[in-house]
Amino acid sequence: MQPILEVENLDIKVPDRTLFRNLNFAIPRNELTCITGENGVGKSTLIKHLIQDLNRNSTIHAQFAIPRDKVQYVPQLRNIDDEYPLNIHDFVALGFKHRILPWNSKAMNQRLREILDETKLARIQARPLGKASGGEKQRAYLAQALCADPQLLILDEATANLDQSAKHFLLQLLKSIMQNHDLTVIFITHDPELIAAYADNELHLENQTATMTKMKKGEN
Ligand SMILES: Nc1ncnc2c1ncn2[C@@H]1O[C@H](COP(=O)(O)OP(=O)(O)OP(=O)(O)O)[C@@H](O)[C@H]1O
Repeated sequence: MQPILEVENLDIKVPDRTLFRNLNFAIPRNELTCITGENGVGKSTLIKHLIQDLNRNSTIHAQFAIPRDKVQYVPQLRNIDDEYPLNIHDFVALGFKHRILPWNSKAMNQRLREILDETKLARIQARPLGKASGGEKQRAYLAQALCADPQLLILDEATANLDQSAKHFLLQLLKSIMQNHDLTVIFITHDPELIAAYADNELHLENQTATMTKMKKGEN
């Protein structure tokens, strides 16, 4: 199967240094690839660079096998405070980008119900997002991204502030959603336990370059 993303001979510079030189890697379709590397190596910058290129349609060094609107990025931090006014249901529904009417269509409501079920949010959908736990918030961000029907989902440190059980719950959900849909996941993480348990591949960034390792079968 053709990779969902192929990167060839890519250099990335920030004002005072070169982060990557001659990067080459391919992200396999319908698999979960973890991007790892020390703090500051350039994990988030690499992803932002690839998405910017895709937005500008200037993907000389990065070939995506899917259109821009099939890529969703879930960022690391969001300032959702206690008083955030939307409930989980309404927050997730904001993910429907192409609505023509100001209200949700029947088909959208049906899809929304499925997504809330898949992300185990159905029971708590009326809860204000500001009052939700870290794990519930993270599932709401995931659910909102799923409304766009992505084929590539990029999660930046989605489990960074979660406890053990919430981390595993989120990754198990992701894996089961991947099995039921045509979905590829890139997951930036520092967590070796999650990589060993759930990753199909690890893309390790070090010394301005990237090394791809296929994880052993049977570890997932
Ligand atoms: N626009 C910019 N101007 C200057 N420096 C930048 C810019 N963007 C990124 N950097 C620097 O590039 C390096 C890589 O940052 P990045 O956030 O991509 O690292 P990371 O691997 O995701 O780190 P972490 O694991 O801590 O999140 C950092 O040293 C950062 O300060």
